[in-house]
Amino acid sequence: MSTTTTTLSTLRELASLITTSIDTIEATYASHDVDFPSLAAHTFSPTDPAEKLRQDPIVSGAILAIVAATAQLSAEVASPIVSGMQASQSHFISACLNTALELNVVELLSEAGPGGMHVREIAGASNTNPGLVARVLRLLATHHIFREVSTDVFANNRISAVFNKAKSPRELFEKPAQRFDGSGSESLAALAEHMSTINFRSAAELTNTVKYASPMNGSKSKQILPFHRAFDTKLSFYEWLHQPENVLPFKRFALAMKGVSEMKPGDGILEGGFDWGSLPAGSQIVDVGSGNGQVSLHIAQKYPELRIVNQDLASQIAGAEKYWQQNLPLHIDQDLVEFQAHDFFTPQPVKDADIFLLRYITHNWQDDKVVQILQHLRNAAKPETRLVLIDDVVPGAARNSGSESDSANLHIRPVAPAPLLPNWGIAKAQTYYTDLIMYLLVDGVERTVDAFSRVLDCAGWKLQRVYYPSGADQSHVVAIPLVATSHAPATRHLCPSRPARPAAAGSHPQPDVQPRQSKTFPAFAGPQAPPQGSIHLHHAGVDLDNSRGSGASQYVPDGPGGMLATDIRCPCPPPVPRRRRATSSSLAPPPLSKD
Ligand SMILES: C[S@@+](CC[C@H](N)C(=O)[O-])C[C@H]1O[C@@H](n2cnc3c(N)ncnc32)[C@H](O)[C@@H]1O
Repeated sequence: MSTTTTTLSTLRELASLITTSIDTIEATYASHDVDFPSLAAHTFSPTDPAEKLRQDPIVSGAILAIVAATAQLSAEVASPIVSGMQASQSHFISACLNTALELNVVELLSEAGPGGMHVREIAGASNTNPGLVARVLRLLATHHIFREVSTDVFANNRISAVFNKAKSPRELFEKPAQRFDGSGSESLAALAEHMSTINFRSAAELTNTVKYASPMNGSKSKQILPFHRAFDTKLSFYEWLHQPENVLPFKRFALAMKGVSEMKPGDGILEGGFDWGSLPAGSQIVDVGSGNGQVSLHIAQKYPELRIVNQDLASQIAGAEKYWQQNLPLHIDQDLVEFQAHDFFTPQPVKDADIFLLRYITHNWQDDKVVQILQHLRNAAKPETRLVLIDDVVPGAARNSGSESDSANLHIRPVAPAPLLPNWGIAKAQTYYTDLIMYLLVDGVERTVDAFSRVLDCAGWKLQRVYYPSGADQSHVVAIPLVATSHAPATRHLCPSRPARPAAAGSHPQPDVQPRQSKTFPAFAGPQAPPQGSIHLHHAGVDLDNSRGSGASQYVPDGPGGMLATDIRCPCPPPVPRRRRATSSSLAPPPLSKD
């Protein structure tokens, strides 16, 4: 078959997937006697029945297929030059969106209604330049955010309306610093502003930071993050947020996090994942780093016979108690829930837990810190205790990504049908955005199954199963205590940033944690890269052979077969020894102050 025939058959398969998915949506909406929401609608409400029906598993599956297939179809048919150039300019969407949000365009257009408003009036409200505002809004309208009703007249559409701060334009212009004080209905606007300011500026520093990152995960020399460079600070992101001059970003971030939990509500953990209903009555769940305890509250609402301990820092835990008082006071009255101030980097006080539950904790920390947290839990665990980590689990973009997809049937991730990318392409790209956001701001990481397996193993836990609840991007990674034997200690101390202990006779071999000296540029070590050195583990059916250390890294000509991330040679010149400034500015890591 010629290449043309193959490509055309791929196009037809994608088109057919789109058509059948539209049929599915049409049938479901017809059976509910509801019209599919129109993009042209100038309002958005998540409680609108037409919007709610999007969450129906059949509809959401069809939507996923359409979004993935249309993006892939475009990539297949468009000129690669056009596609590449558009990708290189996508920062303008973020920049224009932030401009529109800070000029309160959504709220102005909300008052104007479906007929829209001329840019003279839009710009007049903030005393800005109408021509510039028109150019910004036109780029957004071209990407289906806002609608140009007639020349220079713009109206909200269903996408722009998502960002309505639910305040009058007058109030917003009079008290701009207070635009994120309020009911919380402005949380998606806060999230978008946070993304298109703090994350946007930090992302611009990604290249500088990646190019000069240490090849060792967890190495101290890589603590200068894109955020530090972008904001010219040595403070951690959270310390920076707490500075008096950053009150607005702080309030905005707090609301933005509320927006995130709205996108991923706590009750999403009840279906299709770890079976909370299988726990006997009276079982104790310790929600470690509980925040306000939203997740355990959903579990307790459905399974009121379970006992809950919420643990968080002293500054946070009172908020959790208040939240439970408001939402499930009965559990408090019946003495079925406790609130403990606890730092998870210190020994775990609850020794008889049935479940240690951690949602959105591990992605905040590099491997060495996660191992510390999990070791404290392991030390407090009974043989029957299970650890449930709820976080995104990052899939590869390749079909048959080896151990990721099939190790002993422990974690069968639903994959998209061919010819779609198995990870659903941009329809599920949020996991990869979040992964990089975690890096930009706090040196965190969303892990692959193998990366989870590795930190669990280091901390004395054994990966038992990974659940991928349908419709939720919150995977459940379940582990049981590794049992120490005379041949292998339960905790193996394999982490790259931990000092290697000399191997005792008969003990598990200890890794050489230092990278070997190499004349080639050290292997790329992204957040998912395995520890350097020569480690061979076979665990849970996953071959974690890491003997391809930097010393073994070979040049692999790129081509259809591709290169392994761990074998990619950095195109930069060979590195100068770390911690010594090179004289040539092109070789030196950029200083923290702007370069
Ligand atoms: C992203 S939030 C997740 C909250 C909650 N698990 C959820 O899913 O809604 C991270 C939580 O970890 C808590 N945290 C951070 N450092 C901690 C520490 N050293 N000990 C205990 N909790 C900590 C924070 O206060 C915050 O509530």
